[in-house]
Amino acid sequence: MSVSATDPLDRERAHLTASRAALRAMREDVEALDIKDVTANWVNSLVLQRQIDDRIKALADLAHTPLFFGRLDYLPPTQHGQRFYIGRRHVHDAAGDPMVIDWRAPVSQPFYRASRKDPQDVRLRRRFGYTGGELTAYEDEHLTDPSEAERTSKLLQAEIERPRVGPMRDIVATIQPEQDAIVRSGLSGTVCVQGGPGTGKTAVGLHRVAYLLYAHRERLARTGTLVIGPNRSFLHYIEQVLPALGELEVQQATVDDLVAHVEVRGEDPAATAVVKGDARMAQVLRRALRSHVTLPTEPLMVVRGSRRWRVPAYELEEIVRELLDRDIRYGAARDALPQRIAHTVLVRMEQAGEAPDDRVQDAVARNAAVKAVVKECWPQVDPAKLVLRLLSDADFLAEHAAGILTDDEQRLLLWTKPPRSVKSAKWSAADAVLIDEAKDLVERTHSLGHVVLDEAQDLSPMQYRAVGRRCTTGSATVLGDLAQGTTPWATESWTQALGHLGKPDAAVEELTAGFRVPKEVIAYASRLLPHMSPGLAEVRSVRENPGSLTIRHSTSLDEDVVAACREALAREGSIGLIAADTRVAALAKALEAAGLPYLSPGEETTADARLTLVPASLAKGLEYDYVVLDDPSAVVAAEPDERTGLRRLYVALTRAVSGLTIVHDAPLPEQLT
Ligand SMILES: Nc1ncnc2c1ncn2[C@@H]1O[C@H](COP(=O)(O)OP(=O)(O)OP(=O)(O)O)[C@@H](O)[C@H]1O
Repeated sequence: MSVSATDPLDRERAHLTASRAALRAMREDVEALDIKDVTANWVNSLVLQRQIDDRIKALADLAHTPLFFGRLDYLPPTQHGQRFYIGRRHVHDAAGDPMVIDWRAPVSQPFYRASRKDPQDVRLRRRFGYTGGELTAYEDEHLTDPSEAERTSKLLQAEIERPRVGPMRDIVATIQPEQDAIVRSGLSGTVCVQGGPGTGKTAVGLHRVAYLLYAHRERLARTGTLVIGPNRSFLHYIEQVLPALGELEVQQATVDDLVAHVEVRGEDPAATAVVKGDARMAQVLRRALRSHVTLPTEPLMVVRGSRRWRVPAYELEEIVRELLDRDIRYGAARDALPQRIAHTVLVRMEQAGEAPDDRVQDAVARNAAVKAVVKECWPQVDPAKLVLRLLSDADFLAEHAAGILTDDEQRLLLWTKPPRSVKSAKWSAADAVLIDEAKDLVERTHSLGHVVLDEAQDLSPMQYRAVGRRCTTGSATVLGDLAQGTTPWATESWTQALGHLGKPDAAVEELTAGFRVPKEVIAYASRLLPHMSPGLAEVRSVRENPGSLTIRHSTSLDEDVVAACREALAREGSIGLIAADTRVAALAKALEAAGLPYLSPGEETTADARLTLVPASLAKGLEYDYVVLDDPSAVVAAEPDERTGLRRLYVALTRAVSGLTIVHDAPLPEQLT
């Protein structure tokens, strides 16, 4: 290829080639590091070698991930009129001068935020288009040129319309200003994002983690970061995004994973789960736990050598009361009690003219008589056993739930056949959360530096508390859509949810532009909004592709659904066949009979396997180019109440990027017509 000095595209390509060479040189420098002389200690050298290996990995040049996607030319007075190429990572040349700037660096910010109204000292913003790793196009905005008209970016449109195959990908090249404001908000504050389907909440949450790791690398490396999603298949779908941004250390989990102290084998009826998930349960647990503390009634006698030291009961009582009044964990108070008692003994020794030191106090604290008092007054409590007793022993529950839970609520909690032991109990997911709460009452849960909580609307108050205690000293990004709440305990307001999370002062932001669902489809789905979440605004689709919405009445449902899948397979991209969970088995059979291979959610779509059979209960957070929706009324009917059913349907209707085909034999829910 001959490089002409005047063709801008050629010059940009030359910069790409030079940047790639610079990246290669950076990698070679690291590869050439010889650590033999740096450290003789083999543990240190292992650690160092691992860091070096990670660094080499991070410096890999991925053929299909463009090294830079944008360029900013500043006006002369700022940044010395410099030009910056914006990319996923920092690249510098041999002299240390930047070839590509990390998208998270402060000088990159105007790439996302500058506008004609507020050019932020930027003269030119250039976006690059790539085809299979080749730089093939660019698009300019002269932000300070009044004669240039505002127009929507074709590259942005192309990016949004690009067919979806495989797992979720990053959006660094096209983060929108209102999204960027959330991505770059500070580490100290918790942010809550309300946004309709496809407004980019998940994308924004993941990019915020990447941003925070860049801006506060050391602190977060120490304290840790965690992304919480609704289920395994969702986590699988999003797991590539952060590694693609160079961040390999972020943990992922479901709320169930966080509280997996017992094996969950049982399921609660909805009404029971609602009570178990209610924040009042925290009060019941606290009371029940503290009821194990009893006030001493006997004096303590400590024998040391030839001397006996007596502490009267009223003094022991005072110590116990004082610990009860202090707001410390049950276990911490239990650990402190022997030392407090020993201290009282020490004071007596001093009064008698002895000069005991710290070692004497420790010895007294370990004295059998002192231990006996502790065992008697402040016994060890096993959190799971505590919950087991509350759920099996009506009197114990009544004693601690009095004035907190009604009689009916207490009845809902009690097991009809109490299990014999923690091991044999058929614990439910909500029980595991109760045990987690009890565990935290005994011993403080470790707090991370930052937690992203996705699909947050579905959590119960007790689950919010479980997440909240994992970021007490850190912050959180809470993402959700109240209209997509499909649990019986789904939150009705973010203020309440944030209160339970322990972050009542968090800012609530709203995203309204939709990047997934075509206009016609979102308009159709939004017909449900007034019936299930009145007051929530319809998403404004930014997609120019009108998409397609097809509704077919069928007299032989399975056959017509299979036919619709076949039609979708004739096009490019992924296909999701979404159906009520109860319909999945029949449809699986129909697909097999028709010789159409299909995947389950969480299995990766590839160019050869593009059809996924999705139970409606797992559709949340996922997306497909084409969606075939089987019998909407069955999706509604599968839920315990109509509102939840309509919300489940709303989720299913909003998964499509390019087209939605609805096939039904039963009449459509009236709210849609
Ligand atoms: N700024 C953007 N540029 C390009 N694509 C974007 C942008 N923002 C979001 N998207 C894309 O839109 C789709 C929807 O994003 P995402 O899944 O984050 O939305 P969501 O709000 O979490 O949706 P849901 O409520 O359905 O879970 C994804 O494919 C995402 O990559």
